[in-house]
Amino acid sequence: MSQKKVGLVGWRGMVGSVLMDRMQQENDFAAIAPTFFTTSQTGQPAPEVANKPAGVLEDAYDIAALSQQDMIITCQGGDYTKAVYPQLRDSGWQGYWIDAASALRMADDAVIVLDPVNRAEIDKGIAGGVKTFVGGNCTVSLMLLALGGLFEQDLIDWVSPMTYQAASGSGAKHMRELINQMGAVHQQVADKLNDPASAILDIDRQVADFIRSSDYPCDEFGVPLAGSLIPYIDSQLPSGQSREEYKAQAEANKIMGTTTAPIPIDGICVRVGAMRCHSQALTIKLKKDLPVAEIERIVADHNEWVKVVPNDREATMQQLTPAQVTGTLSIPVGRIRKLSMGPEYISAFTVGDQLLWGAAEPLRRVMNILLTAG
Ligand SMILES: NC(=O)C1=CN([C@@H]2O[C@H](COP(=O)(O)OP(=O)(O)OC[C@H]3O[C@@H](n4cnc5c(N)ncnc54)[C@H](OP(=O)(O)O)[C@@H]3O)[C@@H](O)[C@H]2O)C=CC1
Ligand SMILES: N[C@@H](CC(=O)OP(=O)(O)O)C(=O)O
Repeated sequence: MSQKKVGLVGWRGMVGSVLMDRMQQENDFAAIAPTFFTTSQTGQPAPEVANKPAGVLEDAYDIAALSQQDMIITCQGGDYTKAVYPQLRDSGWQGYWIDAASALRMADDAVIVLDPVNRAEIDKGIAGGVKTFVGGNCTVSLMLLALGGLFEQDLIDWVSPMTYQAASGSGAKHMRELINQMGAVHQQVADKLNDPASAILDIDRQVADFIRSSDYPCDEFGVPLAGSLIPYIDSQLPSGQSREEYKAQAEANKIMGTTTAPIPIDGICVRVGAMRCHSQALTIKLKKDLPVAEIERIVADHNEWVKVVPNDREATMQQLTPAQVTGTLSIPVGRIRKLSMGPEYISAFTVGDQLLWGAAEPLRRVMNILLTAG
């Protein structure tokens, strides 16, 4: 039987590169006939994968070339999706479209994919003829993987996630800028730092002056991140929420198939100086009073990536940090304890790599699900 033709768009960007790495690690390319597309390098050599003839890059705006594909996976971004997807569907193309961008997520004919949480929704979509599968927002996917057991058993009344989101969520240039900011701050006071006799308040004043000055490099973020934080992510909405905050409830309930009686999920999203792991402090109101040990068991049993970290200082400091989780598929959840508001109120803290489970991993997994669905 001939292999399915899969077109890859956006494969050399940051999300796309993480996707390519994972597909190579898992030998996904052995099962498909890939074609690589580009918006800027048509005709240049395509990457060689799984010892297949590489060929050349095709034009990602060529509707006829895209139409040859059984499936298209794009990490190119929302502008590309908005420009190409309607033309491709209008041309009569019936293939599967798998997308990292948010543009189509809330469309009625699209399923948001996170198969450890919503395999049943994905299967229902495939059986019902859905052809468009979109990865969820990173904070939403990471929260659902962390709390999947509690959601699955309908134990959650509401959740308030307060996020600590990494620079990578804004893109590659922002990650570079964060590092430049760190270096620039250090450079300002390097001499004084090397002098044990220098006064810390002098150092602090000099750092603060620099962070507020026009010499501080912040063209991408617009305001300082290193040495500061930014309590607003994405655009402003009339509700008072940022768009990132709006996505929590809207996308999570769509993913779980609970839109008719949505679970309230709302909090404040904050950009911090981490590189590529998003963290979230969660306040959860349970529907009933459960012992912490049982909550931990339910959380831990949900999927193979979630890992309960005991609410213990040393374990938390060693295991529940972006530094520890970065570059892995692990979803640690810790700081689970009862809050003083009452026995149904619990806290939790979770960390996840926003480029892996937050972006690339759900895409390659749904590709494989669709390949086996025929
Ligand atoms: N960053 C994130 O956290 C997340 C992003 N997404 C979605 O994915 C989209 C893409 O994000 P991201 O991967 O961060 O975007 P990038 O800016 O890293 O890549 C986007 C495209 O830029 C082009 N490009 C131009 N110059 C270069 C270069 N020097 N190196 C690599 N690529 C280059 C490539 O297209 P070409 O080869 O055609 O020139 C590439 O596919 C976003 O717009 C968003 O919709 C989704 C979830 C998370
Ligand atoms: N907005 C996310 C990253 C992202 O790309 O989200 P979305 O896929 O929902 O646009 C962040 O800044 O951390």
